[in-house]
Amino acid sequence: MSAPVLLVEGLHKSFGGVQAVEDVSFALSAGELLALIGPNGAGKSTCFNMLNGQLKPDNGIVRLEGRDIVGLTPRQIWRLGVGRTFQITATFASLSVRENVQMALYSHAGRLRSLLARFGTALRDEADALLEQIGMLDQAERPCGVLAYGDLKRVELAMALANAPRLLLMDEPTAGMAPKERVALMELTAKLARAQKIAVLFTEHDMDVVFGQADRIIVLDRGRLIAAGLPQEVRNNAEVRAVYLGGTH
Ligand SMILES: Nc1ncnc2c1ncn2[C@@H]1O[C@H](COP(=O)(O)OP(=O)(O)OP(=O)(O)O)[C@@H](O)[C@H]1O
Repeated sequence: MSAPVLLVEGLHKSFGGVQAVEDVSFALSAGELLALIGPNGAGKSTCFNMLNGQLKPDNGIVRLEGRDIVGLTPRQIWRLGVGRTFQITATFASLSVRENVQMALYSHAGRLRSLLARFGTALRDEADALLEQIGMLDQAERPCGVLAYGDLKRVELAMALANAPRLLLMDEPTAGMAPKERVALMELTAKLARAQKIAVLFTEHDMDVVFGQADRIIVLDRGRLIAAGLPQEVRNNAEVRAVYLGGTH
């Protein structure tokens, strides 16, 4: 079996007296979609922020393709191939769909400084290739500010893919979307991630999205990992049902 893209072992983080994350361990392989779920305050965001360098763990190991990334800055971690999408979309409203993706490609290539001189044609073909993948090529010229929310989220996905990530961290990627759009966005993410062998870790409150799209699920409650497994195993787990799923799934 190939080495995991992401390996997390014994992760701990406390804030004052609050143990936000306690002894969390898991691994994630290339092309795999792993959902991190749990009730409000379970520690999901804290976990994410320790993986992307925004927070330093009190204890524990985080390895990206074998390399220890604890203590690196968010930018250094991004440079190593960890892409992110946000709960709030992070596109430039006044730029077109294509220009937003060109911007992300520029940033990845380290050429942002020469951007003003060359914007317009450079990396246009690469941007269009990404737009084609997300089904937005026909809207390439439109300003992002006029797009429907679901389309904006797809552009944001293309911008994350521009960094050629090995690992994509998606913190509530479908927040604010209509139920049908949510499933469509994660189906698209799953298709692209599997084809490009990108490991995806996502948090999500919509259980239709989680159980429909995740290959595996891990469940946090009050900072502790209480379950990990295939969707069916997690669905049938008595503790998970008691603290999170209730009678609905
Ligand atoms: N910067 C902070 N300072 C103090 N306490 C914090 C901080 N960040 C998180 N916490 C606490 O840590 C615990 C875990 O919070 P976290 O935001 O990681 O949960 P979550 O699972 O992401 O919740 P939600 O689903 O509501 O986003 C909570 O008790 C929270 O109040």
